[in-house]
Amino acid sequence: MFSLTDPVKNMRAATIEEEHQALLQFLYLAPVGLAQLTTDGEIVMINPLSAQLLMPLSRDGSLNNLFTTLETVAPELRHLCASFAKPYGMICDAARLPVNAGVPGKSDPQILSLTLLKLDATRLMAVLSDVSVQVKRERQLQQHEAWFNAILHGMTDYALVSLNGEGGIEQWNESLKRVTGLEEADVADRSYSVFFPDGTTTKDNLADRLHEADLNGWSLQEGYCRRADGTRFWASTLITPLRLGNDDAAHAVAIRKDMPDSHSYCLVIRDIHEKREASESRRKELLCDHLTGVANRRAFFDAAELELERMRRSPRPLSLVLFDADSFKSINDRYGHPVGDAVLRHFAATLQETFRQVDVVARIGGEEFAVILPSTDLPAALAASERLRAAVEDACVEIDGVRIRYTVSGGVASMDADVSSLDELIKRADTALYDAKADGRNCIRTWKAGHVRRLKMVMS
Ligand SMILES: Nc1nc2c(ncn2[C@@H]2O[C@H](COP(=O)(O)OP(=O)(O)OP(=O)(O)O)[C@@H](O)[C@H]2O)c(=O)[nH]1
Repeated sequence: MFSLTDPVKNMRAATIEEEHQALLQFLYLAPVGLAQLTTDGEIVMINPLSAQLLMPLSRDGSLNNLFTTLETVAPELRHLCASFAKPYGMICDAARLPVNAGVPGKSDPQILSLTLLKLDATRLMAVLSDVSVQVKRERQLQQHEAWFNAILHGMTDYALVSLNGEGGIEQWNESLKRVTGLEEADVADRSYSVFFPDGTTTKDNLADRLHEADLNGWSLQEGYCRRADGTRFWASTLITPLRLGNDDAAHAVAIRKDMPDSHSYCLVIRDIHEKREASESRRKELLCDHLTGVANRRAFFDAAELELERMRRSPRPLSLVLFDADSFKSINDRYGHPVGDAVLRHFAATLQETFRQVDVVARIGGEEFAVILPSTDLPAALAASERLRAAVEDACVEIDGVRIRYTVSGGVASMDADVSSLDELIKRADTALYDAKADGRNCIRTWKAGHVRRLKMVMS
């Protein structure tokens, strides 16, 4: 009521009126359902969202009393309020009320959340919201967790490891110890390289597998894995990216726009030495040279193309060395073909001993071998090739009581911006090998611009 005589009173009354209007507007627009009640549940004031949420529960289409409206889903509510002795406070906090059970395959159950506050001796405030989506998500998470736990602990032959985006080990199941013998202290916060014997992986090579898992959905390899005691076993290792489901991804993006992408992987290690024995002969037949046991031409070209592809995707050095036994014809002529074969086997074994396991040693011609050296630049490839040459020179091969010494020559080339294909890289290494032969044999030469020479059997 405005007073004609007291302007201060008038101003205060206007302010109160404005605040009242603002409060009503807030109640009207609030993104949660709000209702003011008497302690008997009579609804004194209700905002539109509350009315919308409660209407499906009303039997006669009216919303006069909250306790009556919620009788079917929360029959204890009236008693709960009546027995709340404190002068004010929270009567119930986010109680979940099942509005309807949904239709399997058609609609989800609808769940309301109700918080009831006692404001004073005569007034209650109800806060209502629809939490159906949140409840659904929670249930999905629980199901996923149960499913994951069943896999994690039920599969005793499979070591399961979760990796972060850089290949760091984050979690593992109990089977890891059974399969590898490795304990927490051996793996926690380490790179997943700990699962492989020394020399069988490089930093690039480990990153490649993660990239390939992203590109193809998985990366599967068979090869040696390492046990805690240093012994090795033949295993299959499967890496798959762990992706959030579409709904979850959208949700995660919506709430965590500021966070970097939390990329992770699952690594599954399985001891398959028995399977390996069964498939070994077939694998050898397809990919190994029958005389020396190293990779054959087909395996060489496959491996070289793969390395080139990896290098193009994520640039890093790559070298190739071609080796050729010197004057091998004279060994054959002097000691006979079988002795020549034994020398070739010795040559192959020395190559495998000298180079790393990530390097691919292949026999690509009669007495000619190739080695692919991933993540290796020209000086490092030259140094390794020189070690090989010296090892052969120093060795004395004894075959059927005959002691034979022999030497080898090598040509080294590395990928650079001017080399666009595997053929060109091979041509360069072959030119360098020719230089080594021309320089008197038993030496290693690197490719130099301007040298052009033979295109022997490697290209055929
Ligand atoms: N024992 C044996 N000899 C082989 C095999 N494949 C190729 N050869 C021989 O290797 C010899 C290669 O001779 P050349 O190409 O003339 O070369 P080289 O005598 O090694 O002379 P440089 O390469 O110039 O040092 C030939 O006598 C082939 O018969 C094989 O599988 N076993």
